[in-house]
Amino acid sequence: SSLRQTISKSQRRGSTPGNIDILNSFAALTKPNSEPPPFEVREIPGKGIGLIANRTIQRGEIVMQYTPTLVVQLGPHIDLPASDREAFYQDAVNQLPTARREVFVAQYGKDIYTKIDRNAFRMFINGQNPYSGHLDAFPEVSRLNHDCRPNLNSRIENITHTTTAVRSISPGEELTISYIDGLLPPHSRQERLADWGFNCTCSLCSSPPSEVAASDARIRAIKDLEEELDKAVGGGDLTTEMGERLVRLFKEERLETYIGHAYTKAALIYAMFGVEAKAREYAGLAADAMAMDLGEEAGDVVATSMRELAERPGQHWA
Ligand SMILES: C[S@@+](CC[C@H](N)C(=O)[O-])C[C@H]1O[C@@H](n2cnc3c(N)ncnc32)[C@H](O)[C@@H]1O
Repeated sequence: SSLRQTISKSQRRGSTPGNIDILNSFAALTKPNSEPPPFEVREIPGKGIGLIANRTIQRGEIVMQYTPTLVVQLGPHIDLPASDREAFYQDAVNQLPTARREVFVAQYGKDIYTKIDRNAFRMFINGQNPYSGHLDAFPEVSRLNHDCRPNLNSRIENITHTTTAVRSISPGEELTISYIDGLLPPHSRQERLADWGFNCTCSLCSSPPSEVAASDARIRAIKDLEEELDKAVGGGDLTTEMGERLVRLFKEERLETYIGHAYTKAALIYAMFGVEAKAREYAGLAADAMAMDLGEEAGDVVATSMRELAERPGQHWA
């Protein structure tokens, strides 16, 4: 009960005063969402509700952007007895404006803890600081089901959640994100998703065993090739074909959400060989893919390096 009192006093607003100052200092980056939205909410067999595209969505199009409805600090609450924890979360939910509360409560999950646990996104607001981990509830985003080969990328920048189409999406296709690392082999993906409490019935996991095995083989080939590439950079075995092969494997495996890494490697290899046109082409594709992943303005070292390589190849270190 003393832990509950401490939490109630200092964290009625979901986190410590210092963290709340950090959260309040973040600019919201949202633009108004398209009206009507490019999707409909529908019942999906075996998955509960989900979102279905109602028109063609172009690659790179932002599908939705939201700031969180509720933010709770990770950690302290987990140690509370379940009933105290639920009361604490209920207190937070009661403070929401009515319209937001209704959207929050409509989410999947039997109680508030489950709604947060099964739907919220993790966010670290203050680097590696042990108290920086938070769970952010974005109820509209949480209607997106998981797919091991998703058609949307999802990112949190400052305090804004953005989902972007990573390939062109046809009307009638389900919109999906990945809840886990898509480069894991099938059995590890299933294990992780079982921790979430469901058996994945996505397009890849429900395809015939021969296709699942082919996907597994491609993931192994990607890992082997990446290792081979790392070794080859220092020695004399590097070829531009290795970069092309890596890009091909990511495309064949429909891993568009991660393809920025493959484009980056291909661009650097071409630059090292002095093949300027190809280096520029792949660096441009890498910068474009990373903008979807990290945001246009991201000061990420690799993204900046790719923008520089695309614009001024002669001045790039590679
Ligand atoms: C964040 S919610 C997604 C929206 C949810 N379908 C609903 O009805 O609100 C996550 C839950 O959706 C279901 N789900 C998501 N992706 C799935 C998938 N690939 N296969 C089966 N069930 C899935 C699981 O029940 C999971 O716990």
